[in-house]
Amino acid sequence: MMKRQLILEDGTVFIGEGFGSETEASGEVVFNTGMTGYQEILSDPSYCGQMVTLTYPLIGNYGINRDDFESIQPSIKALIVREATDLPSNFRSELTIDELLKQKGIPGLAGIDTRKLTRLIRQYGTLKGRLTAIDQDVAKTVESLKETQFPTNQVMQVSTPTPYPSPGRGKRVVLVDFGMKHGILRELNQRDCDVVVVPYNTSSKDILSLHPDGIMLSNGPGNPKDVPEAIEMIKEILGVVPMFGICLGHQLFALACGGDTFKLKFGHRGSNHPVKELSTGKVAITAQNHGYSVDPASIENTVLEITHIALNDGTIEGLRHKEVPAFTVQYHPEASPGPEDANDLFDSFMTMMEQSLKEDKINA
Ligand SMILES: NC(=O)CC[C@H](N)C(=O)O
Repeated sequence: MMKRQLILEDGTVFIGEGFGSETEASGEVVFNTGMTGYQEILSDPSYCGQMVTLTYPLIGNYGINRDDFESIQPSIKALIVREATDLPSNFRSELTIDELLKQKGIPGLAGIDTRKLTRLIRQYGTLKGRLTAIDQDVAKTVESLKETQFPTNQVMQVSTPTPYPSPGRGKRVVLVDFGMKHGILRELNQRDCDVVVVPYNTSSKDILSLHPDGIMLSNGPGNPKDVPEAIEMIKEILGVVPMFGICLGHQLFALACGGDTFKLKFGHRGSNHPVKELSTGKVAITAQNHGYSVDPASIENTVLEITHIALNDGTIEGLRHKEVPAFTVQYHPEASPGPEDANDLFDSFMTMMEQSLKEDKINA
């Protein structure tokens, strides 16, 4: 294996062994604390532009299989691990993690102290980094990293360029793809929804011309403020058709309703984040992956109500519109990877569509 280095903008250098592709990569370095689920994590489009380090020390144990991808083309910039195994053991395994990353052109770094890296990110906040050859000059790289402005068009990079159907016989749902995890589509299809997946910048007029029973706003990468066209679309659709949003979809919904978002110091990324539902006091263990959050002060004078909070840091995890059928969550009810405690939110969305159809009939 070839020695490679991870250089951070604060000048810290981690030297380890390269695996996967030998390309150079720069991005925001973030950590995920899940003990399993590396295949879903590396293929979650919300990580577009980011270099992900996993705190669980042994990665690749159960290999890579056909079924657990959350997108066709993974968009993480790099994967940073303590140890990447060459000897996976699982009946579903088809590839090693090294083979997958080589196939997809994604570089990996193994053999570094991922605990030290994670503690650094927790202390300083998310850092810019570059994974590069061992002979690259550190001082020059740090200087260039400090000046680097990463692109702000991640959603455009991962959203579908054209609409496509995922047919069913039930409710018609327009799923706006900001970098959708396959898990969301899987949940809707399981409920027999007749789904049309549309690009992130589809207008409200084009969405409504599909005669949807409900609109689903997907997860996605980057800052929600980088997608102003979606915020406008949401404003125009609110109250016309029931709406359910996840993660980036939740943040865009908050912005459309007059709220504000801010960047968290190091984000929430893992598979065991406790979330409390305020109306019942019930706690769900949830999968999370986000770097931004909705500012509680900003929603005080809006039509929104906080429905869920994170028990680790008290940040907002769920919102509901007080006047029209629309609710959103910051976490991932589709799991993939992680617990399915919050899976029933998809059933709540189904019920909301059902009720709205009944009311339409009564008012007709
Ligand atoms: N998973 C997501 O949709 C993430 C939303 C947003 N990109 C964030 O980091 O907060």
